[in-house]
Amino acid sequence: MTDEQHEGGFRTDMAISVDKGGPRYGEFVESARLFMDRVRAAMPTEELVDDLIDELATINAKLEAVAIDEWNSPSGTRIDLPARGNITLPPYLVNRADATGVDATLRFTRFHLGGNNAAHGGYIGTAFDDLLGMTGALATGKVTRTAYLTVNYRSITPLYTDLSVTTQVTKVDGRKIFVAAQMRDGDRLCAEADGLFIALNPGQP
Ligand SMILES: CCCCCCCCCCCCCC(=O)SCCNC(=O)CCNC(=O)[C@H](O)C(C)(C)COP(=O)(O)OP(=O)(O)OC[C@H]1O[C@@H](n2cnc3c(N)ncnc32)[C@H](O)[C@@H]1OP(=O)(O)O
Repeated sequence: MTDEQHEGGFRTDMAISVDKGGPRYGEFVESARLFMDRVRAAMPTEELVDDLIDELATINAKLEAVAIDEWNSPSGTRIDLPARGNITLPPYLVNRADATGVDATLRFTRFHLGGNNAAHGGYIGTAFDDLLGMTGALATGKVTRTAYLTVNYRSITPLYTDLSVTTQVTKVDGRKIFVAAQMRDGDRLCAEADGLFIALNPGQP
């Protein structure tokens, strides 16, 4: 797909892949995630900061040389990887996904810290938005966009803990897909969400 061939604001198809970026692309993404965690946790010396800036300049130049448009990038399309290989998203694994909803396991790490060992609320919302967008897409077979998303934070969401996220389609009314989701640590409800996703018309920006 070229940059011009997509219709509207999102790709016309999901452009899913399991091979873009090669067999070690997932390891690369996990290394980048670990790096983000390490940066968040670091108290570096001035000398180490100098070293790292130089090393990162080399790495960033290598990545700049292979930058590609969003429609063809492996990031976000590698369905064999946690969160489709998209480092913007908290890493989750999908255990079940069909037209009625999705079950996923999600683990927040140091990068997602809000405070006092708890996940940042914005990352909880990000996880809900993506998994509910996936729910809308699977319910309709179309690309859907968030019209609203309400998150209620019910109890502390811990880091480094396998959390379960469950989503449901509650109602479909034409292009409107009403959805709900819960995030749990074992039996404990950490957060819940409800949202409206709109199936985009062809060519809609
Ligand atoms: C297996 C692999 C799968 C891969 C899956 C990949 C998953 C990827 C997941 C990624 C996920 C990432 C997801 C993201 O992050 S999406 C990014 C965040 N969202 C946005 O940027 C959306 C911005 N807004 C818009 O683009 C438009 O407003 C939209 C498209 C939402 C609607 O504008 P549009 O011109 O199209 O439609 P319309 O205005 O005629 O409205 C249509 C109907 O909807 C009703 N309505 C609208 N808004 C609201 C509202 N706020 N409350 C209540 N009702 C509302 C409206 O009254 C009407 O109802 P009715 O009169 O017909 O009854």
